[in-house]
Amino acid sequence: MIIYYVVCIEESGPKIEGAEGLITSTPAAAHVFQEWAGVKEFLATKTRSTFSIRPFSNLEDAQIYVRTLGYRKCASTVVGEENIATATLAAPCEGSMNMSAGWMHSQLDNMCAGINLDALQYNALEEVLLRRRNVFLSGSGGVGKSFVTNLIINLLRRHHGRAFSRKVCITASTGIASTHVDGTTLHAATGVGVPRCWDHFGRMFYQDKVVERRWSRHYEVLFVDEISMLSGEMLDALNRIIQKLRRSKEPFGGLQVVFVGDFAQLPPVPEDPSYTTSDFVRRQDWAFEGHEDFWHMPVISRGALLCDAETQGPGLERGRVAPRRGARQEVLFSNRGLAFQSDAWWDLDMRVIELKKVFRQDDARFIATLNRVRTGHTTAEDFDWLNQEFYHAPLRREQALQESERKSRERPQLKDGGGREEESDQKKRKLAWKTEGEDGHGVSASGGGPASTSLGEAAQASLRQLGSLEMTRPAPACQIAEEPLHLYPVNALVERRNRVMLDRLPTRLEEYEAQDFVWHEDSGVILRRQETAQGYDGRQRRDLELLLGNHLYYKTCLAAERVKLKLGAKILLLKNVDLLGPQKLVNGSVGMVVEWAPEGNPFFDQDTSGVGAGAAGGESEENLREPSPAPHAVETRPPSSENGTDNKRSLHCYKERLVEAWYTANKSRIPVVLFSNGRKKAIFPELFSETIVGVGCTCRLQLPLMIGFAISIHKSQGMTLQEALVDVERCFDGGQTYVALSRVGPRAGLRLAQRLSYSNVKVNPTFLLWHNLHKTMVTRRREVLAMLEAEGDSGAVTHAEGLGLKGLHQEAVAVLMDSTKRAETPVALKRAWASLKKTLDQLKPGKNLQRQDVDILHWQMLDWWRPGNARTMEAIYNVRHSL
Ligand SMILES: Nc1ncnc2c1ncn2[C@@H]1O[C@H](COP(=O)(O)OP(=O)(O)OP(=O)(O)O)[C@@H](O)[C@H]1O
Repeated sequence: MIIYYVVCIEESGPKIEGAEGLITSTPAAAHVFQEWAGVKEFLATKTRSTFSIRPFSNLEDAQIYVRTLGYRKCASTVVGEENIATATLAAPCEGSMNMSAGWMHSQLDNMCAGINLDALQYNALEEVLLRRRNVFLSGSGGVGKSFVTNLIINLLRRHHGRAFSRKVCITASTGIASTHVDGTTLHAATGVGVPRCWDHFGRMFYQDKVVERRWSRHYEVLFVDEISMLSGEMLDALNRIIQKLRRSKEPFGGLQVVFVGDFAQLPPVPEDPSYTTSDFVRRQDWAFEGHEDFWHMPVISRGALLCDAETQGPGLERGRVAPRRGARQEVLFSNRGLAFQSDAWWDLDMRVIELKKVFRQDDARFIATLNRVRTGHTTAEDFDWLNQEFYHAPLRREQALQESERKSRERPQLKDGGGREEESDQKKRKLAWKTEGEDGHGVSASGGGPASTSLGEAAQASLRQLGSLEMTRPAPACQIAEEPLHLYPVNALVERRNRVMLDRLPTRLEEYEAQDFVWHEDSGVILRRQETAQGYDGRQRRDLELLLGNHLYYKTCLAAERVKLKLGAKILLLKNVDLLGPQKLVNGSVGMVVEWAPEGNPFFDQDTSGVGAGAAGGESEENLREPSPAPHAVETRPPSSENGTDNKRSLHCYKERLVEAWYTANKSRIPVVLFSNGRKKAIFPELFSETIVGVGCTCRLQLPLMIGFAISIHKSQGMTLQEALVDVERCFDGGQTYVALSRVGPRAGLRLAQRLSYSNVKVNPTFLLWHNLHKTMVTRRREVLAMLEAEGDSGAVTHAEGLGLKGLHQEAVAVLMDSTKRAETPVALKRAWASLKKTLDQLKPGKNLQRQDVDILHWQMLDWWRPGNARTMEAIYNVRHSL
């Protein structure tokens, strides 16, 4: 019997089973290895390599194994025993970050025992980790995009160990999205911040050498989550600057790029040039020649003046502002377009993996309807079904009042710090759904303000006021608060509802003040936000000033500067507090403040899950920690340099001192929250920070809680909710309604605040272009593969499987053109060109045709291609090559 060996060589590959150098599964294989001249030769040139040899009893198994290895940058081959002496390796060994399939599988088994990955999810892991491809991971809401991304990131974390943060850059388009993948915003990671003009991207160069070094040398993979909210213009600008930094013409300087998101969801927030540039322009003391009344013009005219080529005046160009005299012109940055409209997107030649299986919802009809809302194909029956299922008109007011009175007698009791308790057990009861009054913002059933005499009554009264009108539908068993979370399209509505609801609670208000700091990475210096960088010199001072000046972070930080809480307040958790336990507490978990931890012991039992009120009251000794030492002021100067490693300590080493400072500033009691999964937990302050790469962090220590009677639909993107009441009346963006409706997992958890109609569902038209384009590309891919397979060319099929869509189609065009005689068809060519130009104009408004546009055209052209219609195909081909 012939034995076949799969020999694989990696440079600096993973340390499989702790071995370096030769790894063999049997002594016989070791012998073979030593005999093999090809490997010996290789050994002589490559010293930092890892080898593995695996024997197989038949060729097919060996070949399958090589395919699953999927290495891009290593050499692997199958050799029969008798050919060992003469065999050579198939590919040169290069590259530095390969992960073996075996290692990945064993880690996966450890990490997600009991979880079955969908085939496409698994494919995404392979493409990113084993084949090291650029990938766009897409799919509708709830298909597990973030879930898979987190898996990939965790595998990379294990693979790289301590080098992880140097090699892998994890980012998202927005702050809240970045918390879902434990990363930072792309703006922060690049050090670009919020750019106002194209020149600001140069910050990546001149800001700091460390940033420059990371981007130019260290990073190997870039993740960007919620790519739909990152503009094409941003992507183009970043691509260009990263290419410069890495001195490479490859897209993103050769970084492996993984984009994650769904273009049907929320698009980037466009910069209104009249607003966003006004500060910048004013700061620069610029004026518009011939338009001295610029600042007195109506907003709309100002916008037009900046954007519209038609109305440009002297000294003004489209998208440019002209300085008063002599100075340079700046190209304004307006955050335009979706990511796939950029040149960079098409250059990346990504593998598009569209996950299909929805995990968030399990109701087939609900999923199908949501899919139609996503693509704008909602039918009249869909609206009927949605309204019938999820919208329930409020009962008449009197009826509601009576019902509310009755319920209030049975409601769960809140335990105040004073220790008064009422008898009912919240978990055992089903509470009824509530909805808002006709004004849409809550009506008090009891009508009046709080007049309670005891806190127990106050709590009851407050709960009575949380909602007013009963819904006709029973609530899910786990529901703990009277009303579900409200999702609103605009912040003003969110704030109003949260304020009103909090004010209505008659319980005592507790306020928590955030502790804001900056931390300098190199020296370990921590400064309070109010301090200055006086006393520091040189670069340290410059860095500290940069960090202290990052006011934007403190304005946009998820955790408020002052958190206000009351007993009975619904809250939203803003951090992942426990990802491991059976009842996870994650960013987005909803709950209600039900009591305060006992005074004088800030380290009151942190986790009271599954324990009764007694334990929650802190009586169980094992639940108590040692009281902390007396809080003292935070050290604001560099730690003593006696120990040289002190400065290298991470920010988290200082957290304890910051926490003490927080307790000094806040005498309020620690809230205990009952979460919707039945878990009760005291919530302590957490560190919120934003990294300025290579410089340090701007940090805020604050309770990771926000009042959660309502949140904006934008904030809810990426969340999985158990229940929500959705108000889409004032939806203004494409995809907003879809995002809102698709947040809720259980069908019984979704409620509509008003009847839905066509006018409520907006779909971004550019997304539809993408959707159709992608569908066509997938079909073509299938057709080309089938065609190659029919021809019996297995080599071509394997080659085609390895290509991205762009590569595949280019190959297909080449193959077809070789086999078809060209015939010039001017009419068809003209017609094709006109249609393509129209589509292109929609995709890239106002842009002159560039090299990359030709590639987009290519896809558009293929849209018209049908196998068998070689003439059209030729016309398209000729258009492409005449450009
Ligand atoms: N293979 C799987 N097995 C079990 N649960 C899964 C699996 N994949 C995803 N999930 C669960 O499905 C839910 C939705 O996943 P996730 O939030 O990652 O979806 P998403 O595609 O990122 O959604 P969105 O686009 O709305 O942000 C989560 O609760 C997640 O834990």
